[in-house]
Formats: sequence, C-alpha cells, structure tokens
Amino acid sequence: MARIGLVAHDDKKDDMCAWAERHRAKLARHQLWGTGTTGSRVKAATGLEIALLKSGPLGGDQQLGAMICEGRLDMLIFFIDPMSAQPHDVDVKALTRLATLYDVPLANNRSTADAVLAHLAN
Ligand SMILES: O=C(CO)COP(=O)(O)O
Repeated sequence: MARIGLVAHDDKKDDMCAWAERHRAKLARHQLWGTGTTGSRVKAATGLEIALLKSGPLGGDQQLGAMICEGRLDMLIFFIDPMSAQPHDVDVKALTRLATLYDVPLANNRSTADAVLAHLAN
C-alpha cells in the first residue's frame, strides 16, 4: 500500500477531482493525504478516505514536506498552477525541492500523474 499526497492549486482543483474520480478504484487501495482544501474537495467528489492536513498556505505544504523527509510519503500528486503567483511560493518550492531531494515520485500535471499511478503495482 503506497502513501500518496494530493495537492492542487485553486485553478487546478477541478482537474484534481476529475483525475481522482477517474482513478478512484486504484486510489482506494492506498493511503491518501491531502492539503486542507484539496483533500476536502477530492473527498466530497469521490468519497475516498483522505487524511486532511492544514490548507497549503497555512502550512499544509510544509506538513507534506515533513512527511517526505521522515520517509512517510511514497508519492506526491501536486497539480501546480503555472499561471498564477502563489502567496506561499516559498512553501511550494520547499515541497517540490524535498520531493526531488528524497527521490519521491512527483507529478505536477495529469499526464505525469497517470504515469506515476500506472507505475504502482495495484
Ligand atoms: O496551496 C496549496 C498547495 O500549494 C494547496 O492547498 P489547499 O489544498 O489547502 O488549497
């Protein structure tokens, strides 16, 4: 069972919900964490069990970063909005940096998310 983090910036939350619905059956076999708003939205859209962290700008990205450096997250699906400035850009950079540093599979868009999820055995 993989431990998967789900995060999406505001303009990408619809994409994240649609992606999670499409992969609902597979995601249901893994342990899921989400930043506050993303996690709540995906939970409501899919009925999946998702542990909710703080909202991203309030520390949720940092909580996921801590999970990564403590070896408690196996995969990060993080739909970034490349067209909007984020007030917590430093947190976003810290999270993507830690995923890169610890060699945690990191998907920043739907195609990559499809690929990394397909890579999971079940
Ligand atoms: O801001 C985020 C990621 O940087 C996501 O946080 P929310 O899911 O709480 O909106």
